[in-house]
Amino acid sequence: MSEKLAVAVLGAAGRMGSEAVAAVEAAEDMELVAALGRTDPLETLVSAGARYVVDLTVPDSTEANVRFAVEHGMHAVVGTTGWDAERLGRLADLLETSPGTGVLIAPNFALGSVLASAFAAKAARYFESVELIELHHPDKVDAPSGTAVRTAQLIAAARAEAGVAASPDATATALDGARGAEVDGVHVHSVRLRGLVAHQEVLLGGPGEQLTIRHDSFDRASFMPGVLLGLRQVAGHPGLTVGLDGYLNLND
Ligand SMILES: NC(=O)C1=CN([C@@H]2O[C@H](COP(=O)(O)OP(=O)(O)OC[C@H]3O[C@@H](n4cnc5c(N)ncnc54)[C@H](OP(=O)(O)O)[C@@H]3O)[C@@H](O)[C@H]2O)C=CC1
Ligand SMILES: O=C(O)C1=N[C@H](C(=O)O)C[C@H](O)C1
Repeated sequence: MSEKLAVAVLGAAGRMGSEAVAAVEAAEDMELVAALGRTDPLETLVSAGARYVVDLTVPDSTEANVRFAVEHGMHAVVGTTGWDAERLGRLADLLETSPGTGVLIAPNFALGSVLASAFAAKAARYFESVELIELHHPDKVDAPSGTAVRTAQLIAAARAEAGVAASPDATATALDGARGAEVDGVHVHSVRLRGLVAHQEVLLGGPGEQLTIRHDSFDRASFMPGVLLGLRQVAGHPGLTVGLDGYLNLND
């Protein structure tokens, strides 16, 4: 067997991080060399010999973590939310100074979710109206979810390319938030409810019909095949990749 991937997990005590630690430990082709929390120094990544970093922390920490990894030639697989266009731009610039290094920013690691977003983008040009509902556990700190933002962006880009008009909406008066957040012109509604994990519905409406594309993560185990896939492929994709779909041949 070839050399094992030396992997460090950041955010290791968190809901996702603890799952990732277990998944990496169980993977025969990987070795967990570090599992860090908020108070652990990033220099530990270097002394532990990490070549791959999984970031599952918080939006406030993730950019500094990933910059440190790239500056030290480590590949990074990132599930943390908060990567807006400005942050992505800075990261792309940094990666130009480290041409052999790969970073995957994956708003969602669940393969079903990635497929659902791709299907929604494909369908979006054929329907007059489209809105999103994302539903998560109430301990989530950001809204809308990173997955919803990404899905809305993909939908908006597909509709723009096809020349589809904005979804009709006659709302003339509304309470603040009643129509949700707008991401690239797509309305996104966020539900936070005890008992939920991570769920999303894309509602597509046309005269007399509706198509609903729904994905449910009932357990964080759903994210782990994508985390491992990302780790196995990130070195083969130098530079910045946004979305696990970048590693899947969805058009085959
Ligand atoms: N891409 C995907 O498929 C998925 C992405 N996510 C995203 O992953 C992120 C984590 O989610 P979740 O696990 O639920 O959140 P948690 O709050 O459970 O975990 C985050 C962990 O990161 C730790 N942390 C904070 N800052 C640092 C730091 N600088 N270095 C190391 N560890 C740090 C926190 O420690 P402390 O508690 O001490 O602050 C906490 O243990 C979120 O952005 C979430 O949206 C979640 C699920 C799936
Ligand atoms: O915080 C979560 O739980 C999740 N975060 C990611 C997001 O914001 O899209 C992925 C998944 O939805 C779970």
